[in-house]
Amino acid sequence: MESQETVKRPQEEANGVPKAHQDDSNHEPALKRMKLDGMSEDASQKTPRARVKGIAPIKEEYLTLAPGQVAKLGEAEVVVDDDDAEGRTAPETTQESSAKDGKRKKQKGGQNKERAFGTFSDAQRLCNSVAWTPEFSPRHCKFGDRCNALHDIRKYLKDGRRADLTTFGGKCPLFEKYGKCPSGWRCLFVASHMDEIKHDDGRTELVLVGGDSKAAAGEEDGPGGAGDINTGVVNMVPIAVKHDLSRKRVALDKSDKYLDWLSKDIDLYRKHYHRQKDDEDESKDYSAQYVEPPFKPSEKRRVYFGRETPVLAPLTTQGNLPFRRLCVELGAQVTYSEMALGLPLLQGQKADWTLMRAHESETTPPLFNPSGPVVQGYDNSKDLKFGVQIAANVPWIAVKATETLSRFLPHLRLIDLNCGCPVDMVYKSGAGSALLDSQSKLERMIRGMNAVSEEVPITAKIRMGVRDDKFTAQKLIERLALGSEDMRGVLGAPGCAAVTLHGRTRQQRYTRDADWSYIAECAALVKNLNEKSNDLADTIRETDENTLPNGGKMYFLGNGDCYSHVDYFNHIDNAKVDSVMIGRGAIIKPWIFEEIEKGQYLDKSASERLTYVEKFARYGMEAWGSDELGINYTRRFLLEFLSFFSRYTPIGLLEYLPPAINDRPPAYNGRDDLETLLASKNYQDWIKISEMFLGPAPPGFKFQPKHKSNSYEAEG
Ligand SMILES: Cc1cc2nc3c(=O)[nH]c(=O)nc-3n(C[C@H](O)[C@H](O)[C@H](O)COP(=O)(O)O)c2cc1C
Repeated sequence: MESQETVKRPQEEANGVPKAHQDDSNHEPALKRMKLDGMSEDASQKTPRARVKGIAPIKEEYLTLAPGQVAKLGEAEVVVDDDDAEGRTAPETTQESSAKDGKRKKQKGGQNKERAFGTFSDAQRLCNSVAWTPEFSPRHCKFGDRCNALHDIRKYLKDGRRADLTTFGGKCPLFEKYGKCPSGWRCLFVASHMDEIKHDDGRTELVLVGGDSKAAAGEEDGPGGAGDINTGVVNMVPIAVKHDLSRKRVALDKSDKYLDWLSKDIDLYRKHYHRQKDDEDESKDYSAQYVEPPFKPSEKRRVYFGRETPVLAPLTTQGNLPFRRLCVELGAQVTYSEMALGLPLLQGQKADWTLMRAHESETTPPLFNPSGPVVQGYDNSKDLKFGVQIAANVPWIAVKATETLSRFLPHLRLIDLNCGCPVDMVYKSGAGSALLDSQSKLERMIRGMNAVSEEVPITAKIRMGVRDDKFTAQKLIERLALGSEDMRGVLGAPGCAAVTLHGRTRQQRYTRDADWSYIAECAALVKNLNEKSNDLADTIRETDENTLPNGGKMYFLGNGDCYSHVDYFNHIDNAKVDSVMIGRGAIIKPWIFEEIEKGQYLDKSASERLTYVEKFARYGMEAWGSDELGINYTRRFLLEFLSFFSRYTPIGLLEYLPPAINDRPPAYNGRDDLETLLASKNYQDWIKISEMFLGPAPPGFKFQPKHKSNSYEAEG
């Protein structure tokens, strides 16, 4: 059982730095060590108020309500429904566009059909044929006279769009950084990178400074399109590939062969299984009749997870590219894409392929302490941070999506199968957490994915079980490590390189703490299984050593409620997981990774926190563009981010440590106005914060937080 005394533990090693090399002051217990702004001697000597579970212990001087009222709030049921937030409900983009018949039609992107964000496009569309060219040198417009977009740049600048923004001093952040702007004339800072030149014949021409910034118009337009300027986005899959996928023109030979074999094998196994029930002597029948799969899995690149590699969780909507880039900058060593659905990937759908993009900072190797535990064959220089996650409900989708991903994505650490998503839409289809109750199917998925993924390792993310009264993770972990008893003898292990366990069931909501003692039990089990798997390896090594990942080691990560370096190292040292995956903690305080790296609490000032908001805005524009669409796409995801970021209670205001992720603060005032503003639960304040960097939200812009955050949320 894991120690609960997180604060009293001696200082842990920060990222593999031996204790002896750390600052002496770090040996103090965290509570003593921390210097908190505003914590006067007097305040620290007062008799502390009793700690109430679920309520952040804000110092009295910051509370905005009388103590009696605070007590009332303390009793209130504060429910933050993060299960809803976890859902695959990428916000819907509504983009008005002119159709060929001249009528305006709505184009929908993303998955969410419940939340609308209004429209945010220019009043009049500028044709692509002139969007990046000098005024007098338009490209050929393939629609000719039928094109109803504007071709007159002056008219567009005057009437077709909003006036330039004045944020960032009116200077285009992309142009400032790259000397070109991928949004061309549509950029909402275009005045900072355009010029009017006078020709000898007296005519004046509008030109973009930095030249024609888009090489091939039509490629990768819209959010995510960055033209020919390298803004550090990788894994951009050409439109032609998506098109071919949508027309079923991409041959997936490996998958086809494997699936053909699999269907025969399933038949065989079924017969064996039913016979075995009545006849003990037939129990070896499966291995006797078993036919080898058409090919063996290729040798995999080895992965590594350790105490120096804190992991950012896959986070639908929240875990977008700009956010991950921020986290990597703050010390995240491993990142995951948002969950993509297998079938839309196979159908070449743009929204799901867009989720597979990464920032170049995610393609660098994670930290690795060579003097730590030896990992056979691990080559850190070939490793990278970014992995993708998919959901699938049947083996053929999982297998084919895996083959497609490993073929078309050049930057891929691993492919993770989601076996934990609790959301109805996913669960009822038989994917996500439904797989926890279909272990045989899940095993076949992992085997198949491993068979077709070439060098890319396959991993799984699971929960403790579906229902609160039945934890199934232990059985499943055994199966993922070794395979079912029948299959392991003939097929070897399924080849799962790592398992992440979120210490909750599907049924459980986020209000109850993650069960780290169960995670610790599973970690002990994995350790045993790894030893067993090595024995198994000896027996099958000659025939099929590729089935075993990492030379026989399946990594095990714990996940749930990690909110500081203290939690992080406590779980590594006491639950004995290889690493800890961090979800909400990273959205609420992205500098949790910096805390882990430095091994200390960081009391970030409001202005420092605002720099993270600014970075998000900049990274958003770099990923999605600085035109009307890109800016408001950025705004939407910034607001999603702020819906969690605003939950941070500055530790300098707390009477006790450690802070707990599930604690909610009573109403309080920050140490300055900005700190108060950043803590606002009113989404209109979040819009105001977005406007500091992205300018005024357009008139049609709407934002609904994904979940009702709590009972004392301000009305909009
Ligand atoms: C907003 C949100 C989105 C999530 N999206 C995913 C997802 O796409 N795939 C997944 O496996 N888990 C997803 N999760 C679950 C997290 O990865 C993680 O397992 C869970 O939040 C528990 O970790 P935490 O307590 O550190 O937040 C999501 C959770 C949240 C709050």
